[in-house]
Amino acid sequence: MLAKLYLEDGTLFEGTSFGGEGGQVGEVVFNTGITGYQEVLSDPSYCGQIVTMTFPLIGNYGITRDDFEAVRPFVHGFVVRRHEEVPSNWRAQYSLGDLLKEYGIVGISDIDTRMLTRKLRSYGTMKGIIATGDVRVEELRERLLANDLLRDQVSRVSTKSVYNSPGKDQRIVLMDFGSKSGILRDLTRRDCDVVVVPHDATAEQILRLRPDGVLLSNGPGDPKDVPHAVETVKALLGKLPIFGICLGHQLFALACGADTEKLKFGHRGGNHPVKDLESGRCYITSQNHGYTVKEASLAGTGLVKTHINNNDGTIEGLKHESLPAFSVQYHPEASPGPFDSSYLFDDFLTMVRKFQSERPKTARQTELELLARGV
Ligand SMILES: NC(=O)CC[C@H](N)C(=O)O
Repeated sequence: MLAKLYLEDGTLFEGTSFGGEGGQVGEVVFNTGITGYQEVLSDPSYCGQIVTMTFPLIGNYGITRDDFEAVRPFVHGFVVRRHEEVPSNWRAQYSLGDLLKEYGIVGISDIDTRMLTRKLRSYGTMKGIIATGDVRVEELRERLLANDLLRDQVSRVSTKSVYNSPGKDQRIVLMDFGSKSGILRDLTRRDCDVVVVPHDATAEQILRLRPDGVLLSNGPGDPKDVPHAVETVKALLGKLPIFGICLGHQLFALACGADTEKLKFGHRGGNHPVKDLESGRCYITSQNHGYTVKEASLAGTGLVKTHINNNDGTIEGLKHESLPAFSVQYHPEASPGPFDSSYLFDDFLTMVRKFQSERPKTARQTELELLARGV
């Protein structure tokens, strides 16, 4: 069956449908990963986006449930050069086309993804509509104009209730803004007792769980769409060690008084070079973001830039100069992508231990000071 992709600048792509039927509007973005299409499709941070893969052969290793980053995919459409219908992989349980059909997500193949990507690089990410069947261009244009891009996607993908992933070591509250499973995997691998809370959990609710640290997850959309989460992070700063990942990094920056802005076409792929400004080392990182923290907004916030992207110099890591809190714009949990940055989870847990060992001392000092003042 015929399928079409129509962009807001008037470009029309015609290809072959290989997924669900119907049509959806979304922000058209590109990912440069050579592998990892399952993790991309199931990463909740892509909620509301139509994703095109720049690698030309997609679907060849099929779909394996264990490689998912969430229970279900949230993308609004999937665009590829060539879709391989018959997977060749002993782990595969079914095909990419079957997955898209199951969730009613339109997939389109036989598209000049190089041309599409060059357009997105030149003009920035665009609103687009993907639809199956021989729909007239006028109708596509009308539907594109009649439908806004999603806002506040976090509330769609975040958990609705608190749940526990038990472990015997530190208790970490994971604020779920659309968390990838990889983050939970990395914490449980380190025997953390993880309590996952929804995006709108308050600081009091979190503190009542008596955690040793808080991890702010990745998530879709504009960080300014979740002001309540910024308030929560603000209230937790200094009370508990905090580690922010991607959207979590942006929320941490906003909570400290910095600002965020949209990038022209974002960073999505498995090989973004990031420089650690302290050690001078370069790490190859997995990324998926369209927003960034504004460099000029850091002044007076207490935030220190720790990492930058070697391609465009944008901020990739921050830490607070005096409070136990740091964040990265990329994905230390990989999934997909290199594991080079998984040490950041160890750094976080070291920070948590240090905070614990220093906390009684601080409390005792306060007691002694009060005694000395005769209070
Ligand atoms: N993966 C993420 O957490 C993405 C963060 C945010 N939605 C952005 O696009 O910048």
